[in-house]
Amino acid sequence: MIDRLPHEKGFHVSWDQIHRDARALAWRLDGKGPGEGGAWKAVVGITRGGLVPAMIVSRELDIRVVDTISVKSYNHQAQMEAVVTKSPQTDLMGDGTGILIVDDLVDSGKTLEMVRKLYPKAHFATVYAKPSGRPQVDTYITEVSQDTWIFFPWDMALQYVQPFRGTD
Ligand SMILES: O=P(O)(O)OC[C@H]1O[C@H](OP(=O)(O)OP(=O)(O)O)[C@H](O)[C@@H]1O
Ligand code: HPA
Ligand SMILES: [Mg+2]
Repeated sequence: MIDRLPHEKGFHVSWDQIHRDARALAWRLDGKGPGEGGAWKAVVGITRGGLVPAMIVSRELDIRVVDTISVKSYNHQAQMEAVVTKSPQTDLMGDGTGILIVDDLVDSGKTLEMVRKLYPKAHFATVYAKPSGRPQVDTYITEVSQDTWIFFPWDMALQYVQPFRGTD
């Protein structure tokens, strides 16, 4: 995982916003598949962050075949290496033709790069994208700068904040 500490900026995403942005992603992908009438064969979510947008996209596009791929990033002597720890169904995937592979975001692009090697004909879609990862993604909704850390609602909690004008 990339360290969030050196990032200059934070982009805080609420449940409402990820829902809206994932819907926008679905609408952009609607009818763009290689099947009859632009149909997609299946949605594959990259665990874990990709499962939320994968669910929303499959719901919007009425795609009932949904699978998952798990990718773990290991840091060996500062060289990031991504390894698949759970594969989607082999007979479903083939070379990826007609498969919509969904993740919450692309950052360095390492995760998508390794999945793309396995399924070169798949379509890769993320809700958010940073510049370094953009070449790896076919469709995305919102771009943020490389020095921005995206905070997702499943990693956050509501908490008290001091008023702007403090009282003592
Ligand atoms: O483009 P990259 O630099 O590879 O980074 C993007 C990936 O990193 C995050 O997942 P993470 O590996 O932290 O796991 P998680 O989804 O289980 O939280 C995010 O959900 C993407 O999958
Ligand atoms: O900006 C980010 N936010 C959350 N998880 C991430 N994993 C890589 N980059 C990010
Ligand atoms: Mg992830």
